[in-house]
Amino acid sequence: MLRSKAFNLLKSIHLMSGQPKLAYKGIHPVIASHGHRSHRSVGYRQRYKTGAGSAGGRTLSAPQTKAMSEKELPGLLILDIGGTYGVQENIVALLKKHFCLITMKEFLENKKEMSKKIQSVFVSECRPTVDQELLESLPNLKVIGNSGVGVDHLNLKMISNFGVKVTNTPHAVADSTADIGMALMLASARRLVEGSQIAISPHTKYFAVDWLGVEVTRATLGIIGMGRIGYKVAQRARAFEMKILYHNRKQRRKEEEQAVGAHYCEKMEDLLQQSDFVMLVVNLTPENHKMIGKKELGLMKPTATLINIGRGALIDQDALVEALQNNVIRAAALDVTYPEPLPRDHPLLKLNNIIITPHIGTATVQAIQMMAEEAIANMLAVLNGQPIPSEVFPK
Ligand SMILES: O=CC(=O)O
Repeated sequence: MLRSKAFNLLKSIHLMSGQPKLAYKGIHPVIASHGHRSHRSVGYRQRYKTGAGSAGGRTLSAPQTKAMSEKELPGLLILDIGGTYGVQENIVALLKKHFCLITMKEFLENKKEMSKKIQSVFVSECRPTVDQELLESLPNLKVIGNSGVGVDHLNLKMISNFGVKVTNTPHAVADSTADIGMALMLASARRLVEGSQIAISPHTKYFAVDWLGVEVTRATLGIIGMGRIGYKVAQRARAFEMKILYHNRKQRRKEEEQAVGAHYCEKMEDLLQQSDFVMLVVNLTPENHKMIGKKELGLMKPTATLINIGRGALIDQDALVEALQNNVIRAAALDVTYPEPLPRDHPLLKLNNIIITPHIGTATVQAIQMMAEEAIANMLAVLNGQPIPSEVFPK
């Protein structure tokens, strides 16, 4: 999934004078003037490397945006603005520079007219999805721009049967998601949430804990999924002098291995048996659904911690409840569950050897901005008939 030098492709994105500026390393923004106003398009010249080394680069040429008034801009359907599933205001402003935005409410109120205009749909990760009914009512739809890397909420085969492309944002999410993996590992190891509760409790008279944490430094980290995010985790883990093991189901990553001093475990079982921390960093597919179940948990050390920053359904949650209740493993730290949120009476919520965060891997000011930029670049590339930076294909 992840390649090393290409990891550095997307470096930073800034808004200058209210105009988006792509400032990724290796992606040069193309500024298109649009009559009375200067409009910065998400055109770019991007050099892709196919591996951690320098070999295999290819150059993609920039999609150009023609001068257009707001109404002439391609129609983009967004689910909503603000609220739980909505797009944030600053991202709305960014999208508006390139698209004529149509909210779901506007679409439903005036389906006949709006359906002809809509050429793209902007989808936030794991939010209510694009179904057959919607696809049938959008005859001019060309692309679904997913803001996020995981596309398990989209039926890729069905979408492709409508001749619609799907894109995602693997570069933009990598740092923030790797950070949340490290944050969960450290928080669980040092029992930060419990510690915080003691520190802020009105009943606390003096500071003393009757438990101890474990150290991350020099421990063994097993990364399941050495892709773009997994590699970023490994880079961070190096700074903690961790021994890094990894398992990829399909492909060994020799260059990344060497770059971070990681050891490849051909069998996931070996990684599970040896690791102090096991981190799941894979996309959800039909093949890896519940890949960590009773048997796998049983292989882990009783002192080990399971961290999940992929998708909730990678873990058999009933088996995890049992393992945590019976101290088969030390603890779990999950940024993702199935479903999200868990029902309030779910047994996982009653345990004290678990940390659960509400799927906040990419919930940073920077990541949200970069994801929107990457999604815009993808969608414009499709609409302009240019090479698409990050297209996702049905298996
Ligand atoms: O969950 C986050 C993503 O899919 O990018």
